[in-house]
Amino acid sequence: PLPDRDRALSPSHQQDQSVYEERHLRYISPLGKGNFGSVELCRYDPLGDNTGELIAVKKLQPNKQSNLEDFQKEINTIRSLHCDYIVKYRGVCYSMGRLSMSLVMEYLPYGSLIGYLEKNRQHVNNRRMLLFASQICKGLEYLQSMRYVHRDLAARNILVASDTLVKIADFGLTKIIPFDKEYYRVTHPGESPIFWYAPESITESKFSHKSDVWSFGVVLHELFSYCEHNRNPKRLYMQEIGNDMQGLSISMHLVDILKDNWRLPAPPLCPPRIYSMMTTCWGYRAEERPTFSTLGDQIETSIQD
Ligand SMILES: N#CCCn1cc(-c2nc(Nc3ccc(C4CCNCC4)cc3)nc3c2CCN3)cn1
Repeated sequence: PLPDRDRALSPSHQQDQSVYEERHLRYISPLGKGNFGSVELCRYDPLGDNTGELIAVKKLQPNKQSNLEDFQKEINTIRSLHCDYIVKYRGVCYSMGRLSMSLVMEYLPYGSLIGYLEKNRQHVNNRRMLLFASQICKGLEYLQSMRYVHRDLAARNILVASDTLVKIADFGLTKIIPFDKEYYRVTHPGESPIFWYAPESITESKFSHKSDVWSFGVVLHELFSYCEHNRNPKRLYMQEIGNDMQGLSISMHLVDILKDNWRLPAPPLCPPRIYSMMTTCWGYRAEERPTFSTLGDQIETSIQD
């Protein structure tokens, strides 16, 4: 086999690298917080001359045993996904000193959709939004073909690779649907992003491809709201709920207004056809909601017009 120095040089080694040595990892800056951990920008620089590649490294939150198991599941999940619209796994980095491990992924330079849209609002038009929506939809169709439910779809978990490419990230809550069932029931909801959740996920902790469809509708709403922070789903729902607080838990209030057919309002300037697409994703009963392939076709049709 090639000596270490030359191995580091060969392009194939660079690409299918799967174990990163901590001694060559150069910390650069924080990138964000995900489920169970934080993500940092690092340079993997085995030659020590700053020519190494930039990578995104997700570190596990310190010493919470249960999280290590979940973290290993997250690593196995992302390692099994090969799709242009899903953030790429690069490898793992073991730090024996702390008996912990980190997940190494491709670095997406433009960050999450939220920051990108807030910053680049003026030159992202509806066509570009529809391109992003169709890419997210294709990524979700792929996930569904692998029997995965993401369970944490939100603009904060969509990353921007370039002005014309976005990818789905953060598989910390992703579960595989058992072969003999249509849904996954979670035992420990944890701190759930209920404002992106379908009603059955809130009331029965049931998650399915159709609950991912509901969340995709909320991501469409964020997208066509340019991720404006004063129009984010949580704020819009709390404004509606706030008006009739009666001591019930927030999630029960949320389910009540959804039962009364209240839905997130159309974002300003949102094309009517796109808003109606969102509202089909928000069918109260899971079977009323479209599939990702139907949604994909509708988005492609809108792009042609
Ligand atoms: N998903 C999820 C939640 C967890 N999370 C994942 C990442 C992540 N970020 C990037 N890239 C990235 C992130 C931020 C910026 C800037 C934005 C302006 N302000 C300063 C920071 C720039 C580029 N690339 C990644 C990842 C994972 C794989 N590749 C960040 N948080």
